[in-house]
Amino acid sequence: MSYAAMGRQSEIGHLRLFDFRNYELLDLSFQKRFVVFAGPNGAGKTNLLEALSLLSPGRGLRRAPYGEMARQGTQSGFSVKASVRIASEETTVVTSVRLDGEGPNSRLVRIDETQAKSAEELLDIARIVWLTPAMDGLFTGPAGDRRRFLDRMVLSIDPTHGRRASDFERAMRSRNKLLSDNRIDDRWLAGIEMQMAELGVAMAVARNELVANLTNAIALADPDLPFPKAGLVLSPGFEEGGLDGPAVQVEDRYRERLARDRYRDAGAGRTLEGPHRADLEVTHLAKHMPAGLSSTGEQKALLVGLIIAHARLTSVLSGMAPILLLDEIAAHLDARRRASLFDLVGDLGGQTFMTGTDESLFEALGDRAQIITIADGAVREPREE
Ligand SMILES: Nc1ncnc2c1ncn2[C@@H]1O[C@H](COP(=O)(O)OP(=O)(O)OP(=O)(O)O)[C@@H](O)[C@H]1O
Repeated sequence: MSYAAMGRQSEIGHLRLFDFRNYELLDLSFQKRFVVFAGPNGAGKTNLLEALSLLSPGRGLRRAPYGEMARQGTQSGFSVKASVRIASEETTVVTSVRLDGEGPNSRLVRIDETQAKSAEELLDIARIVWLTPAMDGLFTGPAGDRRRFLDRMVLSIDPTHGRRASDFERAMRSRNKLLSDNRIDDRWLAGIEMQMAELGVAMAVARNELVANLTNAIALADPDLPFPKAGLVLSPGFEEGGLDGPAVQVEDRYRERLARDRYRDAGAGRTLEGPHRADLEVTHLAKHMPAGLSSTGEQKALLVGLIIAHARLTSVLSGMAPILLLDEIAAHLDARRRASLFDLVGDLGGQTFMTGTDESLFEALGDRAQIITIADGAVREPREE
């Protein structure tokens, strides 16, 4: 079944980079739903995916500072411009960063001729999901990486999640600062803690909902697929009662504990309870084993299964088939898994960009793919297979 029919589908038709990473000026046109960037190590393949990832909120798939993304030696910053077709209408998105004497500042996002009020507006244009080799250690690495992974998954379904999370962070930083300055001002702190409780519980509820929906999506997936099913358990980061009960009660309990624990938190130098302490526990369902104990290949396959389930969920819930950016995906999968991945992704109905050093790994795509060959930061004419 194709999910494309369920809603709006965005496709990037054209990409123009200016002073971005190792590209001084680059123009690319995409004609097919599968696009493969092929070329040797260091050619600039991941840089292209990173540029595409900037068409979504946040700092892109490397989470790099903007100053690092501007081509070395340039003084003026960079720009990434894309033409996106949405339901047969053409929209132009420009995301740019100007570097000046003050250092790299925030980026400007323009959609058609209008400057976006916030980067979240990009979610009206496209939902972009990525999988990179840097995520290989997700199950064994720090909880913060899993929280970010979870939050990106929530964001691609619920565009308000990013604002909620950054407002919570800001409120928590103000509380930590007041406590570390020993300014136990009851009224001031109570206001901040009320805000933290509202935002923090809303964040936790949104994460919880995502995990529940994703669990259902995984349960519905074909058991014969070569990607093992993942079990997901969210520890929301709240003590005493967790997320039990109606949201207002959870908020009240959390707010009361924040007030009670001011001296403890002042001593620790940080807030010890809240959604910033959440973690996502992932298990290999068939093996009844924590994902972190699976082999490297199994972990990759679990991650692919999760991304596909999430992409499908995004299609169904947001009505937009996500654009997938899969960095060096083919090298880690055997031929059967590769062919299955291509079919699954094709079935999602969105556009998919992949990278690889070896073109032959994408043979199973046949004429479904546009292969673009890159060497030393230059791109050969895109050729159609
Ligand atoms: N700001 C920058 N200015 C100029 N060049 C840069 C900048 N940042 C990174 N590079 C260079 O871009 C080149 C391409 O990097 P990229 O990660 O895209 O390679 P890749 O083709 O994905 O390689 P691999 O197959 O090894 O992953 C690297 O040689 C890197 O040093």
